Amino acid sequence: MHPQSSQDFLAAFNAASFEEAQALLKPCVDIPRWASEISFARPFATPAELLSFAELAAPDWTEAEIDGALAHHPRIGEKAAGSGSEARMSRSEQAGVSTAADVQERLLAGNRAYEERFGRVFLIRAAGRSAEEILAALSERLDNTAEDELEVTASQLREIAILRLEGLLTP
Ligand SMILES: NC(=O)NC1=NC(=O)NC1=O
Repeated sequence: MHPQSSQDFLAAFNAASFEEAQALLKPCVDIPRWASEISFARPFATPAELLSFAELAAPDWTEAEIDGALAHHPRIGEKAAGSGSEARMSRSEQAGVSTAADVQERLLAGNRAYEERFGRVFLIRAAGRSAEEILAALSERLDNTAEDELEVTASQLREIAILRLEGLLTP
């Protein structure tokens, strides 16, 4: 099923079985509670209605949900391999990140420092951001407490999920 327009995606999403609807949402973020709440709330009359519901669905993602979803997010600077929609989305989101050797080295060091401190992948909404902006955010966030940083990570994960859902609705 490859809908060609936002109405197509919306129509297909509304008409899908519960399981299919959840599967359609999975590339946005792999948090079943989020996908279930949205799938239960169908039908949506407009793309905007679906997006605003999705922004608020399944509030307060747990650390376990976040870490489960992060398994699907390549590090910043790593080009996602594979042909799936998640890998394709990740590659386009990271398209603005320079692949220059010096930038890649700084990203590698930053990701490593972040992972040593917080025990999970550094996650940021990469779309529209340059490597310099991402590196600046990374170093700032290294000073966060673990608790604050989990909140920041959750908000970035949700932002990416909504951007991906928008992308599905407006291919
Ligand atoms: N580690 C990451 O932040 N990964 C990503 N950020 C995005 O916006 N897309 C990704 O794959």
